[in-house]
Amino acid sequence: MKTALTIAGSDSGGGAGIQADLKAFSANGVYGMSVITAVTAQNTVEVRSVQDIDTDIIRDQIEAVFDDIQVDAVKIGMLSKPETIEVVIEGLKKYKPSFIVLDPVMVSKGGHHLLQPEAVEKLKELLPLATVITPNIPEAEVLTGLTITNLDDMKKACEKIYELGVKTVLLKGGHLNSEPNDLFYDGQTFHLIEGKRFYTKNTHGTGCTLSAAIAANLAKGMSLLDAVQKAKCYISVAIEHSLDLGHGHGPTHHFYQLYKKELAFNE
Ligand SMILES: Nc1ncnc2c1ncn2[C@@H]1O[C@H](COP(=O)(O)OP(=O)(O)O)[C@@H](O)[C@H]1O
Ligand SMILES: Cc1ncc(COP(=O)(O)O)c(N)n1
Repeated sequence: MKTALTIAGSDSGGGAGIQADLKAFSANGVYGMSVITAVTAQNTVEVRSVQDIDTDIIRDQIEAVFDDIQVDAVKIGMLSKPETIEVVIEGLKKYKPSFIVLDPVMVSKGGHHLLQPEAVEKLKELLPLATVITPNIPEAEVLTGLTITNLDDMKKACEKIYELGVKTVLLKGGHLNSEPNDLFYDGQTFHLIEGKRFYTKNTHGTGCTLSAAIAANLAKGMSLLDAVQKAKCYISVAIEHSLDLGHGHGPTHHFYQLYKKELAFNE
């Protein structure tokens, strides 16, 4: 069986972070593993508190997994602070996984900083190691200093993020008022990954889910563009059937039966 590793924060509410990633890995037919960078006390409404995991334990988790088990793809989410980013960079340089999907998580839907603002410069050092980076609109604005309100702006932002040394960019359009179309850029060609908006408040963990599904698809051997397109299909169905749990933004629905007609699980 193919495998995927998530390096991210834990969400006690189960909708985002490590929990969303492991659910998305399972639903997409790969064996999931985790390196926990931070523990958040979180639900659908708010992040109440965060404890960063000691960097020694993060290093140990990375080494324990890679020293023993084949890792076919890595997904990176919440990294919290510069020291955490540094230890993750060290681990990735040591073990050189074939595919790295970097979701540059910065702020929760409720407005809590999941990446210290002063860690953004350090995060940029991670970019050249990534196969693909998947910022949302606010994250792309932080990375580029641009204001993004339409497709033209998205193109400019993709180009600017590409110039930071990343191999490919998937800029997610979910935060714009238009249809949730994402833009994929490989330094030469733009591909519009079209979506249809579902009018629901239950969008907790959408970015985590999308990036984890991309990692799962890469682990299964899909080409990058195919992996992105199939993951977009997955997140769309997961949002369409999202769960009205809790009092805030409910989670996406990771349910194998919903996708099996649309996605290949044979690997
Ligand atoms: N209401 C929605 N209906 C359909 N797709 C959506 C909706 N909101 C976001 N998406 C899609 O979900 C994925 C995650 O995007 P986004 O919510 O922008 O990320 P993040 O969780 O990082 O803020 C993207 O493919 C985006 O286009
Ligand atoms: C631990 C953790 N990681 C990531 C997110 C971002 O969630 P979203 O995918 O909704 O932007 C989160 N809220 N909590």
